[in-house]
Amino acid sequence: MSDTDDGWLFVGPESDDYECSQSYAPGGLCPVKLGDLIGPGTPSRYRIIFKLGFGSFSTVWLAHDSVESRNVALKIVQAKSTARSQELDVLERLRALDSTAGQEPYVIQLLDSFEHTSPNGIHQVLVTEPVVPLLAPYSPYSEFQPRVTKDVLRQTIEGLAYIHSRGVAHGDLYPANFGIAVPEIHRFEELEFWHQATYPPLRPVIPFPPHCDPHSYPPYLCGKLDLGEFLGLRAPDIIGRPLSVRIFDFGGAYVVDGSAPPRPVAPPFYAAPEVLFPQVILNKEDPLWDQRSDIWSLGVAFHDLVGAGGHFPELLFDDTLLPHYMVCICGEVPDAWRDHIDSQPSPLGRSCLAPDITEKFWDGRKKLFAQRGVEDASGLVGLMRRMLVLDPAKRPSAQELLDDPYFSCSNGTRNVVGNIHPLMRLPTSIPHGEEADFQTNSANLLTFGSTSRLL
Ligand SMILES: Nc1ncnc2c1ncn2[C@@H]1O[C@H](COP(=O)(O)OP(=O)(O)OP(=O)(O)O)[C@@H](O)[C@H]1O
Repeated sequence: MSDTDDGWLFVGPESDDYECSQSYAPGGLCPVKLGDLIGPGTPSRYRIIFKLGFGSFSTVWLAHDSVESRNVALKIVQAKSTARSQELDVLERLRALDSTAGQEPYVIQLLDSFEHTSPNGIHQVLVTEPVVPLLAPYSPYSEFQPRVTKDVLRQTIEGLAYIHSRGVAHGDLYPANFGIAVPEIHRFEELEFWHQATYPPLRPVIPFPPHCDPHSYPPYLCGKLDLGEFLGLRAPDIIGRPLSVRIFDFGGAYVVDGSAPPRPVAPPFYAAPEVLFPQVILNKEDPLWDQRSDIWSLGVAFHDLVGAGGHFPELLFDDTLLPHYMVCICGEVPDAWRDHIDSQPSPLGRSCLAPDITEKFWDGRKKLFAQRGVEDASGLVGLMRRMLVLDPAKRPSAQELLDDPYFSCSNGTRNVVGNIHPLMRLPTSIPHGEEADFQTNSANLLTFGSTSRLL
């Protein structure tokens, strides 16, 4: 199957695995081929093995570090974002130089950084440990399904407390930016990753416009390596071992030092009210935000992390309705919001300020968490209610949250890799294609497919 898009030819099926080929232009992404050597030294220190992912500003590659004989992740930032990116400064601040007295920081660690010049410009390259996303799309072929327990939630708060203690606000805390440390990755050699690929992941790029500089784009786009699937199959001893969280993607983070914060990048569902309302309702692009905004985002992300789907209804396509939901779950309305709330029809079917609406909402959540097998559902609701407060000044700090009663007792459930939550368990026959996608995601879809399940 082939398709054209503004004069570019793509060969292969539609897929989210590939970055947009038009991002390969002056100022844009760095053209990379498998086997390329980049970085300092002669020969260059890092050899590209496979693509791990891509974001709005970068591509991320698994590479072999020939100096330390280990496998690393290289985040190669697009040229036009390199000059203004604060990510390197932030990651340097978050380096745990003294290993914080033997404790893990639960934050991705910077191993190296350098600049790389391509025909598209100068690219910042950040070298970190490779991680597997905590909520990786679960592969039906792999046993690598991390069990998210109270302990994992605690690690995320400890990580956030560490970030905040270094004067940094993350600004993009949503489920995709939580990962798991996988030191097992160092055992494998380049060819073993290649042998794992069950389909040809390379897609030729053929530009039609005659003005395209052939050096600006790679000869092909590379599909993503599913590290969770790879490790589940190739390192079965990983299953059942303790799990250690890594917060990553500091591309939207900044050092809170009194200067204006960068433009917030958190997806609207996870954005704190002080970000969402000015951005979505007042059309102000640069609202003020800081560490307290992270507390809100993490509270929302907990909902996904415990396997209960999104906190707000998935089918809510209109972000301007989010303030009504925020008022409903918090049981209060800020003065500055009142005109908006009063003038818009409530998406909840009744006033978002109805007297019993907040308690009913949280009772529903308690039942939902209990159904999903979440440990101490009432305790988790209590913790989330402390985090989801409209006024940022009234939110507890991450450090204070560590003393929450939710963390004082545990039923002993261990946070391990590969202990599949019963509701996440996939059918024994292996589904393919669209069927596989539907079944993989069905837990979330069924839970939050309609507004009526919210209350
Ligand atoms: N250390 C890592 N190990 C494994 N995969 C990674 C790592 N860092 C990033 N990735 C993958 O690459 C993707 C893009 O990375 P990241 O989110 O940091 O980029 P970004 O350009 O800042 O994107 P955005 O802000 O749009 O999310 C991630 O979603 C993840 O799948």
